[in-house]
Amino acid sequence: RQTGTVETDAEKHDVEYLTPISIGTPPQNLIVDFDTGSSDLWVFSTEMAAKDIKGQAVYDPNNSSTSEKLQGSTWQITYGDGSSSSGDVYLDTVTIGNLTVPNQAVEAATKVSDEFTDDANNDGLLGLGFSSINTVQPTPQNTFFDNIKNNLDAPLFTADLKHGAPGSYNFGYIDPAAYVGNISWTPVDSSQGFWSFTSPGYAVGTEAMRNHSISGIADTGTTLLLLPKSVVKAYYEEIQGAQYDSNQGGYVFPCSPTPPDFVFGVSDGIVTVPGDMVSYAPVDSANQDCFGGIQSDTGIGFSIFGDVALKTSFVVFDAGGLQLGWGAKN
Ligand SMILES: O=C(NNC1=NCCC1)c1ccc(Br)cc1
Repeated sequence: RQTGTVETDAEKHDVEYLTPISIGTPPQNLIVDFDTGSSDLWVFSTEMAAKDIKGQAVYDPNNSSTSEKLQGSTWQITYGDGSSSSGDVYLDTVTIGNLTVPNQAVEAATKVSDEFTDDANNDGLLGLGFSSINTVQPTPQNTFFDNIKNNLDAPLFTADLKHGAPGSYNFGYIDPAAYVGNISWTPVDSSQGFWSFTSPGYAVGTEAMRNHSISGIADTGTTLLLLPKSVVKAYYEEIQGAQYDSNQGGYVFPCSPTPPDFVFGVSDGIVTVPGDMVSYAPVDSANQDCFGGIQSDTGIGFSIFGDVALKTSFVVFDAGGLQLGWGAKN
């Protein structure tokens, strides 16, 4: 971000994290949401109806000398928040930083739901989940990471998301300058296509850790930290005036004083979500109530360690060791 530009409300509350990529020849530059909770690389495209495009950059396969249509292939995806998109598929060159995959499946959207049309800043998604849940039919395609991981020094990537500031994704190496102390490692179960792990327990504020396993996924594409109802209830019981607000669809509480920290275990270590990151966003300019960054995972089947949890740490997604590493940020 250049100095002097105004921070948008979305940026103020870390709603999503967007990263530049290049597609095709000559390179077409788009800015997309890197999403460890899904495994499709799809982009706004010239194949969409004009009414569904509101400010986004689009991929034009006809303007790329290296694009090749994957005849007969289609895709359709629906995300956990109900948003969705669909389209057809091209193979083309994709570059992220100094890394290039020559024949990456680029899923060109023909249709997107309103959530995507109304998000002018986001030109698509780049899935960093496991390729087993890629939605391309009849033949599922590999993610960018799967296509490049054997050419990296190590088959891993790291996410260093920040609060109200640009973060970084690195591929193939762990930057020792990005974290302090030891990284806590925990095994990943990739059988559902996600970066799933089980936290052994949690604590509210300075209380003792409670032995309560929490199984969930590390999902950069989900904004909040979605946990079991019992855990969420125990957390908000510690905040004066906190209550479930059906209008807002979640727990709301007075923005001040700062709520207690939320701590969860990762193997032998702990991750602390500072209280000031839990008061996610004011519900309206009038009263001083805040929508909580910790909400219930009811109906999903497991918990989601979204950006509210991930931005506290330097996180290593290690496909070689099938493990997640959580380090304290430098
Ligand atoms: O959709 C998911 N993650 N990514 C994104 N959300 C919104 C746009 C991108 C998601 C993944 C797994 C589970 Br379980 C719940 C939600």
